[in-house]
Amino acid sequence: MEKEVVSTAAAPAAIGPYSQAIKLANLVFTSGQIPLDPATGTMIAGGIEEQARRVMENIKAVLEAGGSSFAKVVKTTCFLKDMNDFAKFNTVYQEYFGSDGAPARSCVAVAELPKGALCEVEAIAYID
Ligand SMILES: C=C(N)C(=O)O
Repeated sequence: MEKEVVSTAAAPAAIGPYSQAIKLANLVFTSGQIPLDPATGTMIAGGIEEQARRVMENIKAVLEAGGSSFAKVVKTTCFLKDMNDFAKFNTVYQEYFGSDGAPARSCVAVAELPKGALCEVEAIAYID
């Protein structure tokens, strides 16, 4: 079995030694996305809602580059800088996944995220 690197200009370039995603068989494993503008590689302006939306758009672009989509996500991991942002983050997250049949998820607060981000999301999805 061969792994395949996923790379797209529609999502931010990696800021460290990782790939945007890796495909293995019919699965896509995305790296964590932070709210970087894909065009500039810089952090977007705004609070948790704007950042969450940018993160989800970045994840969408990586999934699509890997031949998958939000509809095929089975698991996400969400990292928040501040658990007080949980409700606002969930509101944006739900716009993308809905609540019926939403993927399995873990959501944790962490001490710090790269580039001072307020949130980061990674996903595992299938391809059919
Ligand atoms: C942004 C990342 N996914 C990282 O630094 O690993």
